[in-house]
Amino acid sequence: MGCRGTYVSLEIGRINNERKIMITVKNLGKMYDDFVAVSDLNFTVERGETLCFIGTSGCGKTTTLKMLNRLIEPTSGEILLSGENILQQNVIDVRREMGYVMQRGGLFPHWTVKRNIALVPSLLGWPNAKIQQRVDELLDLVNLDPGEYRDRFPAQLSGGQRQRVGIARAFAADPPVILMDEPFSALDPVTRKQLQEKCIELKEKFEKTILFVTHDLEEAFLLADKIMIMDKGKMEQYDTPENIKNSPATEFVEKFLQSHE
Ligand SMILES: Nc1ncnc2c1ncn2[C@@H]1O[C@H](COP(=O)(O)OP(=O)(O)OP(=O)(O)O)[C@@H](O)[C@H]1O
Repeated sequence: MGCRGTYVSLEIGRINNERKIMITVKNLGKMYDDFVAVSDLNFTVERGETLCFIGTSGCGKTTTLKMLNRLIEPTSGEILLSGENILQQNVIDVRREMGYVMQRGGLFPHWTVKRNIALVPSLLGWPNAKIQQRVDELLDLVNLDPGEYRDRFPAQLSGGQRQRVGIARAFAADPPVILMDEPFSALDPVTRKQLQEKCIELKEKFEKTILFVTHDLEEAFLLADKIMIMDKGKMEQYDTPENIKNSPATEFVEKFLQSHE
């Protein structure tokens, strides 16, 4: 292959690679007055990957997740979603691209299941019939019988059912990215396992890019394609579960793994 052929194939490789990258974070930081909550994060996430953030309490996991959909505004750095800088976009447009699952579901208590799930489609002005159809489809997807559950209020659901509704709500308008902040932490081990499996099933079926905060290393190893281990607002290691297990990058990571054995 001549020089030009090599150049063209390298260029095609670069473009294909860029297409695969869903999120690029550059020098991201958050300060509260003098306190550094998150400092100088740099990473990329490919389309369809699951990234788990894990680390000591207060290390900046939730702050990082919330900066990604601008629930918290960064003090420095850039966040690119499919190559576009989200800090220069309308916040509503950014949130439309990223479903968000909170701890304990985060459902509006005075809204029915149906209205909770329909939140984003309603904001987007979908016709009523399409919303009703989507709500039922999503309830089916998370294994809740629509006839039985769509008109209930969150207080009439178990913790696991509330989380299922929270997941359905995040998927409602079919966003490419789903952010999850310790979504299963308050659940019993059996329900937790069921929802972890559901999460894997949905991710594979719909090719979602998922960013996930957890305290549970076992959960991170189960769900993640990449794990970011953080301490005091900084990234200690960002790698595949395999590489983290076999080659801890820092003394902190080594101790962190040992403390979870
Ligand atoms: N509004 C705020 N003002 C000042 N400091 C804050 C604020 N929000 C968070 N912090 C601090 O920033 C740091 C990171 O918080 P963050 O919630 O991101 O931690 P985390 O890793 O998610 O912790 P946990 O695992 O305990 O939930 C903490 O030390 C926290 O006290």
